[in-house]
Amino acid sequence: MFAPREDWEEQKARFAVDDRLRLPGALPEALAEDIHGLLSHASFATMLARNGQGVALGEGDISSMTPEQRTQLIRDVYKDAGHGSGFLYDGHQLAGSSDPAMQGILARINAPETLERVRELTGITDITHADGQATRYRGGHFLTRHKDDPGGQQRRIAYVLSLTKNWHPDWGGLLQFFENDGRPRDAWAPGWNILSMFNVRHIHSVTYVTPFAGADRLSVTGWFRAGEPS
Ligand SMILES: O=C(O)CCC(=O)C(=O)O
Ligand SMILES: [Fe+2]
Repeated sequence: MFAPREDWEEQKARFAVDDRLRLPGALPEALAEDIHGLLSHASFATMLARNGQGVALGEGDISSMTPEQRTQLIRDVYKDAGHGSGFLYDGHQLAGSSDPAMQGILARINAPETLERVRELTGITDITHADGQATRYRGGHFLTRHKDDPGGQQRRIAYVLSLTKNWHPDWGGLLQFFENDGRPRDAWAPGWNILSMFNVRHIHSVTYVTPFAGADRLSVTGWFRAGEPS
């Protein structure tokens, strides 16, 4: 999956500093364009947290709601988010997608040479596979501060393949990192063909995408994991 490059040793050293790496020019340009094309035309469900529960709502689910139900839904999402736990974005799970081309993206990420490169880069030798979903953040979308290490899933490295052209940082949607005590650290803006990878111990969020965002924030995101695919 990766574009050929000469600087893998340097990237490995950069990852080792803080178990994080932002890799520009990650994919061959034509592949990045292909995946971008798929994401631009894909169908998405609305992923949200309501009363502490993750929910995926299809287009039909939302259009069959009354305006009052929709208002209540957003109120519920904001209630959780206001307490520091919530999300709202468009997602499309790649595994089991009804679109074989979307499944094909996951197959590329799971190509043996890609996984070998990630093991080499991160020094995490027990990575066996990756899961993945396409995500689209539009105005009003967000993902509050969290860590990606629920028990039992053997997640090792979180990845975000950012496929967003001409993003203005004022539009939000920043991948924001935090100290363990909640103080904000640095933030990585969406960009074109950039693969962000970080150890799941890092606390992070996706900041609120402003109503005046002039583009969709498109990514393929998931985790490199150990163990058997589930
Ligand atoms: O889209 C991103 O930048 C990060 C997504 C994320 O943190 C997650 O899905 O857990
Ligand atoms: Fe995350």
